[in-house]
Amino acid sequence: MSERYDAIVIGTGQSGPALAQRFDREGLRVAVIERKHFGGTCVNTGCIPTKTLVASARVAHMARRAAEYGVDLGSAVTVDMKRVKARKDAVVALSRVGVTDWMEGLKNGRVFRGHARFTGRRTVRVNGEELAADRIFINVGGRAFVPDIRGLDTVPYLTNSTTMEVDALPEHLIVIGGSYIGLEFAQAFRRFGSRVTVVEMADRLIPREDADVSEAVRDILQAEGIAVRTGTKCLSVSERDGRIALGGAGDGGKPQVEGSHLLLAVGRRPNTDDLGLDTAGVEVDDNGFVTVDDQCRTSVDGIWAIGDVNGRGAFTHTSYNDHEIVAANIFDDDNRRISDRVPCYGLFIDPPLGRVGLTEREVRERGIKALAAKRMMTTVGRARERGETQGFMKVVVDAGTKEVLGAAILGVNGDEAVQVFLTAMAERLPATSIARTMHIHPTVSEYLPTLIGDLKPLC
Ligand SMILES: Cc1cc2nc3c(=O)[nH]c(=O)nc-3n(C[C@H](O)[C@H](O)[C@H](O)COP(=O)(O)OP(=O)(O)OC[C@H]3O[C@@H](n4cnc5c(N)ncnc54)[C@H](O)[C@@H]3O)c2cc1C
Ligand SMILES: NC(=O)c1ccc[n+]([C@@H]2O[C@H](COP(=O)([O-])OP(=O)(O)OC[C@H]3O[C@@H](n4cnc5c(N)ncnc54)[C@H](O)[C@@H]3O)[C@@H](O)[C@H]2O)c1
Repeated sequence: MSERYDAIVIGTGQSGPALAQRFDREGLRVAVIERKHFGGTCVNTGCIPTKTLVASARVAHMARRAAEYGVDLGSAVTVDMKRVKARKDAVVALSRVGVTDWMEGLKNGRVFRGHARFTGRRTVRVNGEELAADRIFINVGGRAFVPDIRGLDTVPYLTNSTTMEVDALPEHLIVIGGSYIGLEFAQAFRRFGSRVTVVEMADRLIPREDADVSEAVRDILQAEGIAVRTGTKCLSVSERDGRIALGGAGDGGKPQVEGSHLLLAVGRRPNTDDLGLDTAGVEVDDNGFVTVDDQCRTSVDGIWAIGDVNGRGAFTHTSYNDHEIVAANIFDDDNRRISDRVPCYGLFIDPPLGRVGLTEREVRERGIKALAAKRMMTTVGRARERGETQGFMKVVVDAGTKEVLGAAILGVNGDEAVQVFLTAMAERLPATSIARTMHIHPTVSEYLPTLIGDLKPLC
């Protein structure tokens, strides 16, 4: 006999808990199932711990630069990785306990700690118990992708999850993958004191971005002593005298890289292979992501997929937004959709990259008649005061409607300042609405009206 609920939430990532709370507030019975740590990737092995490490790394970096600001520290800067990890663990614990208490405190909820698996279209088994509900939400997220590289089973390697357990400084960290995960870790470990080499198979770092963004990011990282090998696909790894050696193709046949530690940062895979989705009849795509419509509904009526698992976003904010879309449609008679959202994200190297909307390349590829402007951070007062003038800001605007199509700010506070564009984009306001708005001095955002004033046809 199965136990009946109004809703079952599988996984406590960045959308499941908020949706469970909404059911609870509506006075409906909800079962919440989590097989590992409450809060999922973001809280335990993703955003929060990486940004905590990035914060420690920034302190080390700025301490080394202290004399430039007229501050004497008296001795060489050293980093105690055990204390760095302890600080990270404490910050993670706050959030993990917060989510756990939140779910356990639901008035109409029951928490199950175990692996959930579908046994039918309306039923799920966990710890030998069968639960039934007419509404089931899949928020199972993903895990690090481990590629089929020759010899990988013969050497130790790190992923974003196991890197969280590192409490001693790697002598030489090799990072495979020069995108979000790879670059955030690469810079943090370099600042902690490791030698770092990034190996990226594309011809430039963060290949989704515009070439000028990739180039500037490479300059920032190389200036800190990070070795960058682009156009180099890692094809094999092997152990050589207790060290890890990479065999690659590309980069003009340069010698192989050899290091003490290896970090895989080559993308993520959805946690759908052990969920019994075929039993329920839920369709997945070729990469295992659950296929959903514009409102997160799967191919089976009464089953939704929210967060990274639906392949429609890979960020904490896209996962949270999925919950808002689903809740609005179920409870509020509000027809919210995935396609309503303006794409946005940050790359949290230091200085960070903030990105909204289309890249310049995408605008060109779509043949949109556009205006563009670019301003170097060396001209921004806030950046000069802080002695952090790397990077630039740029914006692309539709030549006809003057709506903002996309923007990038690589530079100090770029992750915050770029969000000035978001509301204008969501509300389809012309860029002149930003240009005519008074901004606070001295900030990075106050330069956005000047940037917009510089718009010229995109050739
Ligand atoms: C290193 C790293 C850094 C990141 N930094 C950022 C960042 O700065 N900003 C940003 O926006 N995004 C970042 N992300 C991405 C972000 O972490 C994810 O997009 C976000 O966590 C959304 O995940 P989710 O809601 O889909 O599920 P997840 O957070 O992945 O949670 C899924 C949960 O489901 C559980 N689960 C899985 N299968 C089952 C099952 N069968 N039964 C029961 N429970 C199950 C898992 O244990 C897990 O707790 C980062 C990711 C990584 C890896
Ligand atoms: N700041 C953030 O918001 C943030 C931070 C970290 C992670 N994330 C999320 O995590 C997801 C995964 O990030 P990621 O950086 O692991 O994946 P990714 O897909 O963004 O990048 C993987 C990189 O590895 C390269 N690569 C793949 N195989 C290779 C090989 N054999 N040799 C050399 N290079 C190889 C690819 O060309 C690519 O540039 C992202 O999609 C993102 O949504 C977000």
